[in-house]
Amino acid sequence: MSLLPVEDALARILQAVEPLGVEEVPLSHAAGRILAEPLIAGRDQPPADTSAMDGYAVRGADVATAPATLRLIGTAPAGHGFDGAVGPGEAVRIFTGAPLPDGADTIVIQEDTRAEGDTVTVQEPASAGRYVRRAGLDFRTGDTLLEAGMTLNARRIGLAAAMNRAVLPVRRRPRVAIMPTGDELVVPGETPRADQIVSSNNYALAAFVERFGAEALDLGIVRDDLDALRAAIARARGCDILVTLGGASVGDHDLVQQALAEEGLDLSFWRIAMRPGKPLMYGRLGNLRVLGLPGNPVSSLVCGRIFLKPLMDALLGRSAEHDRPLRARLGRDLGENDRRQDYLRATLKPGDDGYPVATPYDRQDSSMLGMLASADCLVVRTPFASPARAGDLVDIVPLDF
Ligand SMILES: Nc1nc2c(c(=O)[nH]1)N[C@H]1C(S)=C(S)[C@@H](COP(=O)(O)OP(=O)(O)OC[C@H]3O[C@@H](n4cnc5c(N)ncnc54)[C@H](O)[C@@H]3O)O[C@H]1N2
Ligand code: MOO
Ligand SMILES: [Mg+2]
Repeated sequence: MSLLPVEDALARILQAVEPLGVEEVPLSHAAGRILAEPLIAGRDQPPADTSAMDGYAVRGADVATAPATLRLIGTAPAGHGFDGAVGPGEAVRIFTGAPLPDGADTIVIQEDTRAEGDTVTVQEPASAGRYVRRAGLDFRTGDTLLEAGMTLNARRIGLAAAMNRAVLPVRRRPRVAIMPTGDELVVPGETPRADQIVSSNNYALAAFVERFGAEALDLGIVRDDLDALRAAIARARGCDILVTLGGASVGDHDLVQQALAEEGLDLSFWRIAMRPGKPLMYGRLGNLRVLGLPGNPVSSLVCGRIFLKPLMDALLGRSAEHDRPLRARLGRDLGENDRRQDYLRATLKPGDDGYPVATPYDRQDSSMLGMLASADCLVVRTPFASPARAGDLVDIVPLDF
């Protein structure tokens, strides 16, 4: 039986994916969303020359030498600019954030002065232009400050607010229906019989989907029964992606693909050269993209990371700004690999030459969620890789979810 290589599977999934539509969100709901258009400054920041300190606005020529006694002609707190102009021998009391009065070009900090009645004596010489923030220091009208495809985070939301943008254009979040399947499954909190399993995959995948900026719709446990599966598939219509969990292999009770076929699935591929994740399936039901993940909990999540995340990213128009390839040094020897690309659960420790050290666990069974939860990364082993030695450089995928 031939198995599709991982890269080919990913290419087929990502073929002709266009970003979803644009919607507007207020700043308070923008965290984690993907910017749909570049944000261009429509103003200068700061809008005028402003004082960076509490002190006195003066003419630089008057304070080149000290002491210098100047006449106080007014006050400029932040938000209240001084209307007049500072002439030779004059000073305005000023506070951090206030606009620089006309005529003044320098701020003397108050620690370097002594005020007496309507005069102030500058006790230390100051260089012209000191402690003045020039208009446009931060950004200027017409500057492109944020690019389409960027993920909005605290820093970027702050910048957008400073640009005077109350609402931001973002991509609609993909709606991802999650369909756990299996006669053996019970929801967490029940008392399972000895032949039952607590369903974990749907909760893991829902958290995963939300973590990467999409919206999860858990369809609830579906029995290994064609009618039940078809009814659940029908409930996913209107979503962007349907992720089925389990029932993907060749067993008599693995009926997911048959149910999808009866609903009209246009199958793209089934079975890939990957471990974990061999029985992965992908196809389309009209506009609904259907990703069939294997039921083993580690397989579901690892395949989610390798295939579902890039698909969600493409629908979100997310730029690859943080997706640089990561490498580490192997913490132990590995034998040669077979025809499946392997994703080994591994711990990461700091190394002594700039690369971290990734040490794969001895056991790699795709049912072992405990190990996945404590791992830091996946070590990628290409098909038919020759034996590797401790210290060799390997590609890793961070487990940041
Ligand atoms: N004869 C063959 N058997 C199997 C093959 C094969 O090539 N030939 N492939 C194996 C591989 S690899 C995988 S992976 C699994 C995939 O199985 P399915 O996708 O059909 O998944 P199930 O049979 O439904 O379940 C597998 C396993 O996972 C547990 N499971 C399922 N759903 C959940 C859930 N929501 N939460 C927690 N655990 C879940 C289930 O109880 C099973 O233990 O097939 C191999 N077999
Ligand atoms: O590919 Mo399965 O995912 O080995 O366990
Ligand atoms: Mg099965």
